Order: sequence, then structure tokens, then C-alpha cells
Amino acid sequence: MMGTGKTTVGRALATKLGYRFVDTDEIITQVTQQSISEVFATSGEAAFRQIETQVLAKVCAYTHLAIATGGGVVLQRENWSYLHHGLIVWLDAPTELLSTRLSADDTRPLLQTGDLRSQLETILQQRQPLYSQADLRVVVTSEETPEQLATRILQEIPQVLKQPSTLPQS
Ligand SMILES: Nc1ncnc2c1ncn2[C@@H]1O[C@H](COP(=O)(O)OP(=O)(O)OP(=O)(O)O)[C@@H](O)[C@H]1O
Ligand SMILES: O=C(O)C1=C[C@@H](O)[C@@H](O)[C@H](O)C1
Ligand SMILES: [Mg+2]
Repeated sequence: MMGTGKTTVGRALATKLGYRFVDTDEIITQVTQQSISEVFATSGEAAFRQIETQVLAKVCAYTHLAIATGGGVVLQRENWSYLHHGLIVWLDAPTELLSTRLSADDTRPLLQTGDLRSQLETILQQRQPLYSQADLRVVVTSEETPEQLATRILQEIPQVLKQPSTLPQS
């Protein structure tokens, strides 16, 4: 979800892993030469989603790469086949924390109309069933730094990887 820290924590995670890092929103701004808000304003959300899928399709093929996506990547069914090239981490943060973080931020076009808190609640409610399809859910609180969260993600990843004993015998 927007503001949970995908970009910030994803970058810290990549550093700890010795992986490269990309952010699909950053790639979109590079290829379109527009900010995310400008893409939404000039081409619309549907066009943005198409570009996002094209970018995801390219980057998901790489190994040793941590990818931060946009929060709406879960909305397109075909994106899931790309996401499943890797291990999908859901940063789950309460709307109260998100609204504190994003109240002074005007870079997210879907949050520019109406009351921020209720917009976040509405979007989160719609997407919760999709986010919950991730491989690993990490609950975000205001207490942990991005580096601490990245460490916790690394600690929790082995628990969602299949143990050799649970794999079918060949
Ligand atoms: N663990 C954290 N502690 C404190 N601030 C944080 C933490 N994680 C992220 N932030 C801050 O919250 C804001 C949103 O973070 P970020 O841009 O990484 O979110 P995002 O999930 O990538 O959002 P989007 O989906 O819109 O790209 C930023 O100002 C970032 O510095
Ligand atoms: O959650 C979303 O739908 C979005 C999240 C951002 O990362 C951007 O991809 C854009 O603002 C849309
Ligand atoms: Mg981001």
C-alpha cells in the first residue's frame, strides 16, 4: 500500500542482501520523462497500469534484485505471474500511520481528493484481499527504522520458504 515503505525498506533490504534495487515507479518516471502525477493527469490511470505491467514484466526476469513496486501493482491479474518470479513481501501498515506519513506529500495522485484517512481506508479495504496473497506479511509499526524492518524481513523469509522435508521426493 502507498506509504508503507516499499521504496525505503526495499532499498535497505537490497543493501543487506547485496542485491541491486529497482523501483517500478522510478523506472516509469524515467521512461515517460514525467512524474507519476503527470502520467496520471495526462494519460490516465489505465495507461499508467499498462506501463507498470510492462516495466514489471522486464524487471522480474532478473535475479539478485529487490524490486519495490507501486502499491497498485496487485490490481492487474497478469502482474501476479510476474510477481511470482520472486518472493512477494507485503508491508502491512495501519492507515493511521500511513496518513501521518503522507499528509504533507502530494506525489500520490490517488490520494489527492477528499479526506486522506478515509481515502486510505477505502483503498486498503478494496486491496486487502489482494495484498494478502503475498508470500510474506510484515506488520509495519512506527517504532522500526527501514533498516530494522529490512532485518526483520530477512529473518522471516526462511519461514515462508519450503523446507526440504516438505518438498516432494524425486
Ligand atoms: N520505517 C520507516 N520509518 C519512518 N519513516 C518511514 C519508514 N518507511 C518509510 N518511511 C517514510 O514514509 C514515506 C513513504 O515511504 P515510501 O515512499 O518508501 O513508501 P512506498 O510504499 O514506496 O509508497 P508508494 O506506494 O507511494 O511508492 C517516506 O517519506 C519515507 O521516508
Ligand atoms: O497504490 C497505488 O495505486 C499507487 C502507488 C504509487 O506507488 C504509485 O504507483 C501510484 O501513485 C499509484
Ligand atoms: Mg514507492
